[in-house]
Amino acid sequence: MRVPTTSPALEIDGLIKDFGPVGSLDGRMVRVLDGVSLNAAHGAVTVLLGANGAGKTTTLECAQGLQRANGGVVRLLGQDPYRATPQLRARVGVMLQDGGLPPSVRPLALLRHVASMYSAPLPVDALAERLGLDEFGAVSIRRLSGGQKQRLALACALVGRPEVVFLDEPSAGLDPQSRSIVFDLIRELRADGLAVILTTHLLDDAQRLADYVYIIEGGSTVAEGTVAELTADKDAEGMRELHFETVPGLALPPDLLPHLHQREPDPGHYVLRGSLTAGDVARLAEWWQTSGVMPTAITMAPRSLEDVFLDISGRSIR
Ligand SMILES: Nc1ncnc2c1ncn2[C@@H]1O[C@H](COP(=O)(O)OP(=O)(O)OP(=O)(O)O)[C@@H](O)[C@H]1O
Repeated sequence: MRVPTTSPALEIDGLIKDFGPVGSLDGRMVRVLDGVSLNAAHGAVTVLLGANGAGKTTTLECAQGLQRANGGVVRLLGQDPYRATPQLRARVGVMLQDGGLPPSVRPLALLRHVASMYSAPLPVDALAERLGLDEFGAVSIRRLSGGQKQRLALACALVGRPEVVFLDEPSAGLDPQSRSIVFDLIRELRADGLAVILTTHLLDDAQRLADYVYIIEGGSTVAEGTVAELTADKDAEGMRELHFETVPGLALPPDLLPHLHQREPDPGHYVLRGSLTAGDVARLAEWWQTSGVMPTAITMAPRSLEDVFLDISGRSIR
C-alpha cells in the first residue's frame, strides 16, 4: 500500500511554453502553452482533453521534465521535474504517444530489462500475462501490431510500480477486449493510490475512466470538473437529449418542438436537446408516424462529455 498524502501528485500553475525560433514566423517564437493550470491527485484518473494541437502532449512533456517551461510552476511529487533526480524519475511511469520502443528487441526481454532498473518491480510474468504480452513475447517489436505495441508500452510504464503514470492516448488502436483489460488494470492501480494522468481523444473512454477532467484549448485550461459536474446543465433542471437515427436530411417542422434545440451531428443521427417531456416524445412519435419515418435507434441521455467538449472547443477541425 502506498503512503497516503494530501498534496497532489502533479501541480501545474500558469504553465507557459514557447517553441522556436520559427522560420515561417520571421524567426519569432511561438507560444503553444499560455497558462495551463491543473492538479492531479493520488488515487485518481485525471484526463486531459483537447483538440489536435491544443497543447496536451506539450503539457505532459513539461510535467515529465522532458521540456523546460518558459513560465509558471510545475511540481511533480513536490519537485521540479526538469531538474528531476534519478530517485524522482524512478517514481514516475511514462507511456509516450508513439511508443518509443526499440524495434529489434523482443517484448518480454524489453519488459524484463525495464523491470531490472527498479528496486521493487511488479512481477514481470504476471504483468505480461495480464496484458496478453506473453502470446507474442518471442517476436521482435517491429512485428507487433499497433495495439500490441500499446500494451507493451503500458507494461513498461507500469512495471516499476510508479506513484504517478503519464499515459498519452493509452487506448488508441486497442480492440474492445484489450481496452477492457487495460481499463481494469488502470482502475486497480488507481485503487492502490496511483495517480494516473492521461490524454485521450476517445470521449467515451474519458467518460468511463475519469475522476477529473481538464479541457485544454489553445494552450490554456478552459474547463475542469468531474464528468458529472461537466455534463450537468446549470441553466435548467431536467435538461435532456433525445437521440434518434433514421434516414439523413430530415427536416422537422419548426413548430413541432420549437423549445428544443435540434441538430444532426452525423448524417441520419438527430439530437433534440432541452427540457424534454413525455408529451414532446409523443408529438415526435406522431410526426414519425404521419411522415412514414421509422427510427432504427432511439435513446434518451443526459448531456454527454462529447457534447460538452464540442461546445467548448468548437466543432470545426483544427
Ligand atoms: N518543437 C515544436 N516547435 C514548434 N511548435 C511545436 C513544437 N512542438 C509542438 N508544437 C506545436 O504546439 C502545439 C501543441 O502541440 P501538442 O502536441 O502539445 O498538441 P496536442 O494537444 O497533444 O495535439 P494532438 O491531440 O494532435 O496530439 C501544436 O500547434 C504543435 O504544432
